[in-house]
Amino acid sequence: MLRIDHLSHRYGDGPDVLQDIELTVPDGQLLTLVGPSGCGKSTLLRCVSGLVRPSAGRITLDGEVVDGVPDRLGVVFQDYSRSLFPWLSVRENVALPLRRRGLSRAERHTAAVAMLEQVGLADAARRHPWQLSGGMQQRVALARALAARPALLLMDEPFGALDAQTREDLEDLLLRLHRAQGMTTVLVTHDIDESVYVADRVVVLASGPGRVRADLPVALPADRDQIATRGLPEFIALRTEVGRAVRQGAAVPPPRPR
Ligand SMILES: Nc1ncnc2c1ncn2[C@@H]1O[C@H](COP(=O)(O)OP(=O)(O)OP(=O)(O)O)[C@@H](O)[C@H]1O
Repeated sequence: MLRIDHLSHRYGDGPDVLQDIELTVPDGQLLTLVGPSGCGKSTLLRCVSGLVRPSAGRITLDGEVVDGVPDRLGVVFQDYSRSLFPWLSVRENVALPLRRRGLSRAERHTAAVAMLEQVGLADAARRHPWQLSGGMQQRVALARALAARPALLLMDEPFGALDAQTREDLEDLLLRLHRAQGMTTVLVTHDIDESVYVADRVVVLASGPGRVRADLPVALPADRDQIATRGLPEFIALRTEVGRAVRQGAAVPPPRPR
C-alpha cells in the first residue's frame, strides 16, 4: 500500500507547491492524477519516486518510509527519446534494471525477451531505440519499467507525445499489463478521457497550492473497450465531473466564452 501523509512541498524558499496531500493507494489500484497545469502533479510523483524529499509529511510504501528511490519502483516518462539508452539494443535496455535484482546474464536475457513479447516487440529485440517509432519506444520503456516486476509503477504523461491511435493502443496495453502484474500504478495525465478510461480511481488536484480537490472512484466494467466504454453514460458523466473539477481547481479561472 502507498500512503501519502500530510505531504507539503515547496522548492527553495518559494511558495507551497503542494499542501497537505493525504492519499492512500491500495495494492493493485490504478490511480490517475489530473489537474490544471502547474498544480504540482509531477512534483507529487517525484516525491513518491524518492527523487524529491517533501518539505513536510511523509510517504510510505508497504509501511516503509520512502527516503530514496524505492527498490521495487518502475517509472515511465513522456520523453521516451531521452529515457532509453540509444547505444544499447532494445533487449539490453529492458534487461538493464534487472542487474539490480542480482539475476545472471542468461536470466536477464530471458526475462527481457519475455517482457518484450508481452508488449508485442519480440521481433525488435536486437534493434536500437532510434530505429523504432515513438509508440514502439514507449512500449520498450514500459517493458523496461515492468521487467523487474515493480510493486509500484509511476507514469508521468506517458502517452502525451503519441498520436491518438497509438495512444489508445498503449492505454489498452497498460490495462493488460496492469491486470497481468497487478502493480499499484499512479499515472499523471492531462487527458481527461484517458484519466477515466484507464483508471480505477481519478484524483483531481487543484492549484495554488496543489491540494486534493476531488477523489472519484471509477465504477466502469473492468474490461474496457475504446469504443464501447467511452460511449457508456457512466463514462460520459464521470469525464464531465472530472473536467469540471479540473476547471474549478485552476487558480486563474479560464476566460468566459464571449
Ligand atoms: N525544480 C523546480 N524548482 C522550482 N520550482 C519548480 C520546480 N519544479 C516545478 N516547480 C514549480 O512547481 C509548480 C508545480 O510544478 P509541476 O511540474 O509539479 O506541476 P504539474 O501539475 O506537473 O504541471 P504540468 O501539468 O504543466 O506538467 C510550478 O509552479 C512549477 O513552476
